[in-house]
Amino acid sequence: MRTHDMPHSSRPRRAGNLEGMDTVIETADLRRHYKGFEAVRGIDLTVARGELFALLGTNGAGKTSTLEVLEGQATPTSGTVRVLGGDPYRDRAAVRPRIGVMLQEGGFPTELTVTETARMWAGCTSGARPVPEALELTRLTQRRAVRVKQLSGGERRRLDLALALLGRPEVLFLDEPTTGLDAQSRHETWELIRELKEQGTTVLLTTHYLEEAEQLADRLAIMHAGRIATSGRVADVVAERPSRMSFELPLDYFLGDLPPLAPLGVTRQENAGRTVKLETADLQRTATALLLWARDKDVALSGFDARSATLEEAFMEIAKGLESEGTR
Ligand SMILES: Nc1ncnc2c1ncn2[C@@H]1O[C@H](COP(=O)(O)OP(=O)(O)OP(=O)(O)O)[C@@H](O)[C@H]1O
Repeated sequence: MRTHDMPHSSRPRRAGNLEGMDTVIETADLRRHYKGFEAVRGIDLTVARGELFALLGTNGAGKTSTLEVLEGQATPTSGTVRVLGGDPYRDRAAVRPRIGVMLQEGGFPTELTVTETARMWAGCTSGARPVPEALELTRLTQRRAVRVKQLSGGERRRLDLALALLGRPEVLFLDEPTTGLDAQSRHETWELIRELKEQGTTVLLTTHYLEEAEQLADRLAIMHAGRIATSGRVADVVAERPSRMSFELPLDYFLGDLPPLAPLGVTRQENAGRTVKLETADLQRTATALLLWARDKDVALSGFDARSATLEEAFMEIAKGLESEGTR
């Protein structure tokens, strides 16, 4: 089943294999073909112990196809993959007991109750966490006597997560863990994922919720058409995108009266009537110069608004840009 494990704390901490860094997930030029279609087109990933890494991407980008290889459910067509120092497919007997997998669709017998299902899973897991503890962690205690078929979609996702946690995994793979959850359940799941991370669990998750990645991820990668379009810390990915500013030009002033914009990092400018909209690579410098200019002239820049790019904007630009390049 998904996790067969011994208690987390009693396991020796193995070093990863990258120059002193405790790397637990590593791929190099990972590719996966399906009968003539290349779904994953050369992925290089490194995830350190204790990190939370989010894999984002457009529909059909190849996230699940990548995850299945990392989980040892499929072999790559070419390239290498190491999880906890081993090949997750060929060294399954060694790797599998130390990882937890939450699938997109659980697929377990629905006539059983929540507790019966978890007990069945625990029976296949050495050193399993007590079932009540796993149900408490995933806020399913109140629903323990309910048949699985009577659970809501969100409760089933939480049961999937409870089962993945039974083996106290060192590395947890979560494929869209909060899809179908309402806002409150989603926030509760985030809390739980944070707790697991604080306890030292390495987490790799896929998600369509950019806020989820912003809230949880130490680092992320945005996939599109089988490739990683960009990766890094949320702040780094966002910093690659221009910030935006807008304000009203004061009466009796013209655009040409403003300080020269290009040397301030402004890359784009648009005016509609007296409204000025700018894109800048250096928000602080541009904003400071314009506010100092307004103070010197003793005028107000009414409607002044300045903000960094969001992850959503970065995502949309990447998806749009790569589509127009015709990468598929
Ligand atoms: N068994 C298969 N046979 C052929 N093509 C497949 C198979 N499984 C997936 N694909 C294709 O491979 C591509 C990547 O699919 P994958 O499920 O990995 O993407 P994803 O990023 O997880 O997508 P989503 O966000 O929509 O879940 C898609 O174009 C999909 O149609």
